Amino acid sequence: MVGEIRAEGVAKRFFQQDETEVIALNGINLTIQAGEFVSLIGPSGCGKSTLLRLIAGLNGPDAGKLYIDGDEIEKPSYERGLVFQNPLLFPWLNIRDNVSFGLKARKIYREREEEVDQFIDLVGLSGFQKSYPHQLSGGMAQRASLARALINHPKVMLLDEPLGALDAFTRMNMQDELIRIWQERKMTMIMVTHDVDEAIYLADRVIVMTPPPRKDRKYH
Ligand SMILES: Nc1ncnc2c1ncn2[C@@H]1O[C@H](COP(=O)(O)OP(=O)(O)OP(=O)(O)O)[C@@H](O)[C@H]1O
Repeated sequence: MVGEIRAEGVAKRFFQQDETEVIALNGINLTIQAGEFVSLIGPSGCGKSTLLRLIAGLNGPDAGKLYIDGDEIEKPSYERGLVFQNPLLFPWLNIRDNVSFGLKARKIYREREEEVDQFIDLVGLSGFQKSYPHQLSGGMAQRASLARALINHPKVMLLDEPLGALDAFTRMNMQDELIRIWQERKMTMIMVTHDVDEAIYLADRVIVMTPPPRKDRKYH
């Protein structure tokens, strides 16, 4: 199985507009096994999204290194699918075109065209291929963004509060969908959530992050 994530001494800081330094991550060491479902929880501002963005390759660390299957993460890749709290669908494209977008961008749509409907089916959106994002409920739109990431056969799915904006009933359904997809596709799942029950219900392992000390300006 592939999709092992390793962080070695990862640090990240930001500067606010008043030039105050914020240490978002301070020397994170972490291994997430291939195929593991891990939840990241912790107080607001402790660096959960920052860590996810570093694994995604959207930002680089200021110190330390991140690896996927032993290769250093240097930029975003389709092998690391990203889903945010608010589904980022193209409003001018229907669901089928949104889901197939990655394949077209990578010029592999022809070989993999039949998979588009399979993935739409996998997330329970059969029959909505021709619908536009504004015609879908929040839960359905989130399913569509899951399909859009999954169609790239990611080794790792990075989920940043993906169910945070959904009502309790839809959220419970989607939790079970996530487990089903994870079991079926056998990939690594790393999910940020504020909901401790959700973290425990979904994950093999819950990682609790604590904020780096604010007064400690020493940076390493
Ligand atoms: N682009 C940025 N510019 C400046 N500061 C940032 C930036 N991104 C994150 N930070 C700061 O880094 C710290 C960690 O932010 P991050 O979003 O990773 O936390 P989080 O644990 O995901 O929080 P939440 O649970 O509220 O989403 C926060 O203090 C935040 O203000």
